[in-house]
Amino acid sequence: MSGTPFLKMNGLGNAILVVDIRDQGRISSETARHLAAQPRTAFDQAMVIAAPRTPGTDALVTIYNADGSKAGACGNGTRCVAYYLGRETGKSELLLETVSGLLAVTNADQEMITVDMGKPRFEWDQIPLEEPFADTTGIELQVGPIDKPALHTPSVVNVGNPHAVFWVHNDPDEYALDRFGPLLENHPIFPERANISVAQVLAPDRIKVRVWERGAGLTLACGTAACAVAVTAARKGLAARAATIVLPGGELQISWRESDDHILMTGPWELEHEGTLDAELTEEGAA
Ligand SMILES: N[C@H](CCC[C@H](N)C(=O)O)C(=O)O
Repeated sequence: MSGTPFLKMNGLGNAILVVDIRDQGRISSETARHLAAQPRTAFDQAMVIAAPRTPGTDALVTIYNADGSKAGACGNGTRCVAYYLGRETGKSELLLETVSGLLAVTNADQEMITVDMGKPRFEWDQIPLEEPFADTTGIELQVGPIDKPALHTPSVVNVGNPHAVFWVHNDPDEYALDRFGPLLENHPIFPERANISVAQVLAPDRIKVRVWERGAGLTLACGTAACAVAVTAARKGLAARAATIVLPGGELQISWRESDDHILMTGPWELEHEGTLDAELTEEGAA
């Protein structure tokens, strides 16, 4: 087969393009932006699979947002990569490497895949924030009128990428995230920008979330945001360490393991179509 293999997939409606460049091909930020704009390959995130760099790992994965920027982690995309490599190798356990570290996958051959997303980081300079905050369970930040802020005092965390979680009592659907999202994503307090969530605790083990993603905008689901919401809720005492996160595209199970502080994310994947990138990767295509 010639050309660079790709799979158009989604995780709970979060549009994922898996691209396999182990044999040939190369994806730059410009190419990623170009692919995101083509109907056949449109994505929120592209997961680019290269040959393993570290012994014992199965692949090196580079993650692009639709705007061509790189991301350190993508939960929904990781399950899609796991499906593809599990299908190829028949292995149910995989170890994937990203710029943010190693991700252990279990049940790669199943309909529900579990990814060990590693440990959350809560220090202000790990998020990162522009200035020191001792307490990152709620930082000084708000949008809306000063006397009645619509969204304020978010919890912040890095789960391989930066997240801010705004807690609300009303339905997250009532908030104009399309308007506030871009302002908050690009707020100077976040030198590397941030993914922005609005979260409503429905029960101690169930939280409803909408997400404005850094570099991609409103998406139907975001796996790392689900992790960010679950751990910050547990840290604030709003929820248990295991919770169902309800996103517009469906549900993810998140469990923050006590023994080693790791976050486990379990959810589905869906394959839409697959093929090879030919025209898309020619110089004209990528221009
Ligand atoms: N959709 C993703 C997150 C993509 C990362 C991203 N938007 C960023 O950190 O720049 C997920 O399922 O976790």
